[in-house]
Amino acid sequence: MSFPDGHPLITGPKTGVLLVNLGTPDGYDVKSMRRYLGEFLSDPRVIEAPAWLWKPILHGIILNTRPKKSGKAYEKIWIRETNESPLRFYTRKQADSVAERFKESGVVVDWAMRYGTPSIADGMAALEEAGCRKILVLALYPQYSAATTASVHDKAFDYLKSRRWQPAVRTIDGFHDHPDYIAALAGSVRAHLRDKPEPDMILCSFHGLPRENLDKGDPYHCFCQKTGRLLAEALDMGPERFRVVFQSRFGPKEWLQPYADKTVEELAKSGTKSIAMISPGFVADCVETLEELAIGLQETFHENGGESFDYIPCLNDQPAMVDLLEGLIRRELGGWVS
Ligand SMILES: C=CC1=C(C)c2cc3[nH]c(cc4nc(cc5[nH]c(cc1n2)c(C)c5CCC(=O)O)C(CCC(=O)O)=C4C)c(C)c3C=C
Ligand SMILES: [Fe+2]
Ligand SMILES: [Fe+2]
Repeated sequence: MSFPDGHPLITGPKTGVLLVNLGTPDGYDVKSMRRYLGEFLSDPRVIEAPAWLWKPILHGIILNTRPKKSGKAYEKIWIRETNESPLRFYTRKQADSVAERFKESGVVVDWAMRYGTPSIADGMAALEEAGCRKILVLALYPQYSAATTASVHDKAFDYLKSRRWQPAVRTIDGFHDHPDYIAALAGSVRAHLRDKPEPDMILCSFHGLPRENLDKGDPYHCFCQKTGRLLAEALDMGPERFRVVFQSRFGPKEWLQPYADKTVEELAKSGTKSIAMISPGFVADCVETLEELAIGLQETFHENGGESFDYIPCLNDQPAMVDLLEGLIRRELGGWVS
């Protein structure tokens, strides 16, 4: 087909999928950490305080102290071979595996990060350049929250604001109770604990959120509880052996309770000898799971008298995770792709 000179490019009507996770620094040096944390913590979906109050705290205190401290945490879990964080490593692997499943149907699959690189705008632009006129944005958070899922969607729609000829866009608001997700988690727990003595307690740890977000109507807390309940049922475990906790508190305010660190300490002090920890809110291992749980809380448990601590990895690029993503995408592309 030929167009008159200067005519905008008219591309083929393909369908694209953009997998998006939270984001991660490009390096664990202070400069990269500051850039990443600066972008992350300037998002009003993450910090809901008024800008006049928050900006001086962020630029005057947090960005002068946290980059160094958090950089040390990232350094412990950095993947040297590919020089990237685990979150980026596993997100790319997930996208590659999902792309393989859609090769036949011509669906283009790419990935992006809400903060840092590759950006959502670059990911959307790449899909458009590949000829996609229909795009599914899949935020990789099983439990919807405004701080995560809505923020991804905001950013995708910000990109659309810059487009004269916008593609059609769909989003997906979570999958906290999807049967394949629960089955994948249960399978992962069973596989990890096979051939090991049964732990006294399984702690199911979700990233926290300020308590006031729940009071304002954010459903995240309820979705975490539901995932926890369904997983406990799938494992046939009662509350005496399975508990939901919340990790990664940030700032001085109250966050969702019970806190993971306090619970681990109390369990160890009151005689629990073995625990296994799973973190179903993260579909890919990251600093919050590998450093905070697998290293930090393991130390807390042992320091307080616990004996055996087992960290169960995230679903990452396990086949069950790829199956789950493929199924979600096929469902959400209904009417777009046969
Ligand atoms: C899975 C859901 C997540 C929710 C909900 C969430 C809320 C939330 N997070 C912060 C502050 C920080 N989070 C940080 C890291 C981080 N957070 C998530 C996911 C959720 N956050 C992930 C997957 C990661 C890891 C990224 C990686 O590169 O591995 C960090 C950075 C690390 C650190 O400095 O501790 C901060 C800061 C807030 C304030 C918040 C809710 C309002
Ligand atoms: Fe976070
Ligand atoms: Fe953390």
